[in-house]
Amino acid sequence: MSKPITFVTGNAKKLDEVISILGSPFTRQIIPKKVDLPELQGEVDEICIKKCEEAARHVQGPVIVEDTCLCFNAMKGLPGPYIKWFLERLGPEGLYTMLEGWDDKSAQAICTFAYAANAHSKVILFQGITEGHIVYPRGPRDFGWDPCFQPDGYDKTYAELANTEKNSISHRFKAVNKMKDYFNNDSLEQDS
Ligand SMILES: O=c1nc[nH]c2c1ncn2[C@H]1C[C@H](O)[C@@H](COP(=O)(O)OP(=O)(O)OP(=O)(O)O)O1
Ligand SMILES: [Mg+2]
Repeated sequence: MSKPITFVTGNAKKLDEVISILGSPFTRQIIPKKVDLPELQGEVDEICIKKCEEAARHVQGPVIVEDTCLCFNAMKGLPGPYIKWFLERLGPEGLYTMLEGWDDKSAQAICTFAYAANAHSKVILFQGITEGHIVYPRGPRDFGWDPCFQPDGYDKTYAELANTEKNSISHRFKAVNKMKDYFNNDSLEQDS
């Protein structure tokens, strides 16, 4: 039997989504652990690798972390990994207002998981991207920037979609599925 994996996150909503996307037939047990890890600045892959290395130092055993970006194409990908601080100060309305001067309201939601088998092993990344547009906020306010992100092909924001529907198209869904494939198929020889 493989060891359980600790998911280090300070965000309960993320954890809920990951657990419901993973579903029951997953080969490894996931143990949540709430630690607000320091997040360095830089490109998203580098931020995730460092966040995972930091988490691996906290946890004696296999660990995953996740970092979420919201990238405005008009702003060449900003706020990107810094979205948390923009959201905290400006709220979803303010995110919408940031793009007032631009015709291009398109955006990408990017979810990146980072996994390390232990504190000394190489970090592996799994990324999912969902394309959409930044709109004036609509829908419930219970998760981050969901009210102002409308995925392409839908006339509802993430916040207006049922949880199961968001979880079937989201950036997080796509990343979790890549991670799931890895643990179901490829991981055995690397870290059993
Ligand atoms: O699907 C999502 N829909 C709407 N908002 C979201 C989503 N996923 C993350 N978010 C928010 C949370 C935080 O304001 C920022 C990402 O920052 P991020 O560092 O990845 O999350 P966090 O600090 O809350 O948790 P963690 O302890 O796992 O780093 O975007
Ligand atoms: Mg964070």
